[in-house]
Amino acid sequence: MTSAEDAAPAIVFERLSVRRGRNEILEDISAAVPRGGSTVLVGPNGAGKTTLLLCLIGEVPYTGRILAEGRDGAPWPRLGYVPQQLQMDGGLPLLVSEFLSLERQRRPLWLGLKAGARARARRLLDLVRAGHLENRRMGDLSGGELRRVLLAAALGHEPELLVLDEPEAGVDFQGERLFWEVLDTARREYGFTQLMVSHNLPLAAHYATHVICLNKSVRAEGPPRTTLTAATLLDLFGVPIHLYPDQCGGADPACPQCGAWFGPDHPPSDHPPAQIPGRQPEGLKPLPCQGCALHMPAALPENIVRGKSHG
Ligand SMILES: Nc1ncnc2c1ncn2[C@@H]1O[C@H](COP(=O)(O)OP(=O)(O)OP(=O)(O)O)[C@@H](O)[C@H]1O
Repeated sequence: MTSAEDAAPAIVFERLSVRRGRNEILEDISAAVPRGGSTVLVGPNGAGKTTLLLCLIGEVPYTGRILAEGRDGAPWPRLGYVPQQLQMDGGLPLLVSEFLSLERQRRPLWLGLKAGARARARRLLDLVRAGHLENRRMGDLSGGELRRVLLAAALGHEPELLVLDEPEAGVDFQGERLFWEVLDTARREYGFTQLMVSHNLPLAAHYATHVICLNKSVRAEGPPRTTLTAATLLDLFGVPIHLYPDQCGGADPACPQCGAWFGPDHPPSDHPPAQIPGRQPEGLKPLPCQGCALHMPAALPENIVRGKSHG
């Protein structure tokens, strides 16, 4: 068990169901979101992940209960929300710093931002390593830049619970990796609880402290290493996915995902032996890891971490 697993729950879903007409979207969901942890919600398209988040933020009616701290009457955590999409008029003449100050600015924006508001916006942008975006127009931002700004806006609420719906979708791999890194650093620094939907299984395996596997009902829940197993992922997605090479065995003959043991006909002879822990099934040869959660490089290059990758 990780320390996040040991933590008291920030949120508990208790026998939650959602029905739209004849369509049962979520069935009898019981799951916990550990306080201070990074919980990632994974599952195929249409599994009900967004719907569960919308229940949590009060946008979709449900039966069952959602309990703060897992008990009746506990105070509801201050919420930050990063949506899956934000429809924005590309021609809107609104600067990033102004967008981040909208809620607090009482005087008209055309009079300019007060020094305090500008400093706050800069602080928030620095937090998501996007200080260089301060004077850019919202409508000019790339998808990855916009998502960083939305994260800055959510962090501006000083959330106790930060809810994110595929915030890194459509961002290139480096940008996505950076997004998770920024989020992880902010969570550790400010101690909020994070609940995020993501389709990036290797990054979820790398950064999550807790995982909920969802496909209408909860299929598995727990720390990523014991939850994102090949068997669970096969059940969820209908295809074999191996995130942890040492969990692949002779029963899983071909795993291009992590370079697990291949059948005798498959491995090209010029591959060097793999550094994969675990037992090598008799008659099968190892292949090197081709990029799994465990083999992800530990650090991002400095220029990317500092937010210079987008010019
Ligand atoms: N307002 C609605 N009325 C009827 N059905 C809906 C409504 N909203 C969502 N659904 C259905 O509920 C199911 C779950 O949708 P949801 O958006 O929660 O899935 P998801 O897991 O977030 O999917 P994705 O990974 O594609 O974003 C889908 O089949 C969807 O069509």
